[in-house]
Amino acid sequence: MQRNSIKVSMAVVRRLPKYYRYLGDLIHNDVMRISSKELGKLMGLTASQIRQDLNCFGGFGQQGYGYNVIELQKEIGSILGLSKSYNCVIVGAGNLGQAIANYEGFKREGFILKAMFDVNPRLIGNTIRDIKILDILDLGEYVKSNDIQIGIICVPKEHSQSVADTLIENNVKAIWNFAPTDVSVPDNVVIENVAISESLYTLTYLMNEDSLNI
Ligand SMILES: NC(=O)c1ccc[n+]([C@@H]2O[C@H](COP(=O)([O-])OP(=O)(O)OC[C@H]3O[C@@H](n4cnc5c(N)ncnc54)[C@H](O)[C@@H]3O)[C@@H](O)[C@H]2O)c1
Repeated sequence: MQRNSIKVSMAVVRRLPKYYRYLGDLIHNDVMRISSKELGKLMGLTASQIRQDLNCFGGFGQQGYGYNVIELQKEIGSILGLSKSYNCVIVGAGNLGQAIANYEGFKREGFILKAMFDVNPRLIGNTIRDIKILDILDLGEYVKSNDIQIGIICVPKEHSQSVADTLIENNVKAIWNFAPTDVSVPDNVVIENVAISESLYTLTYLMNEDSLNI
């Protein structure tokens, strides 16, 4: 595979995880080869959109033969950085932090949760599965000395920026932020703000769209 030198648009980047998931389902169902037309039908995209997207990375199919599903999923996984593993911490060991820690799938996918952090003395010292909840005061030192690459923020929004700042000061380069506020980060740090409520509000808009007078 030869990647094109132009910067890939965020719209394409945002579709890659979806390709990865659909191809995984096809593998699960023993489908070995698929045309861009068939894949497009499954994913709600046009065949030409699929070819355009994959061409950003040099293209993978052979005209007339379609895509080798296993190879394509492997390549997309590698483009997504899923062939590596990542050390992570969760900050905020409340409802959401614990739910994420309890999801075993992340470990299988290479996201290694090393520790959780909280301010609540009743939580500090507990474990969620085998993950220890540590004192927030130890966050900076811990991430610096344990090669933590991803910080997962699950604290109330008032505290998310200060948590992010501590992570960044101690060399964390990627933040997955669940607090409902946009956290600012310097250019050398990447962030994904996960707006669960916004997705829910989109759903309610769609439910009520017909009754809008616009
Ligand atoms: N639970 C959900 O389904 C959900 C959905 C969408 C968004 N969120 C957002 O995720 C965040 C967490 O939600 P939750 O439901 O888990 O809340 P929660 O109150 O159950 O947990 C928050 C935890 O953060 C800890 N905390 C507070 N300040 C801290 C700090 N400075 N450093 C370290 N820990 C600190 C608290 O002690 C608590 O244990 C919130 O910002 C919330 O708005 C949650």
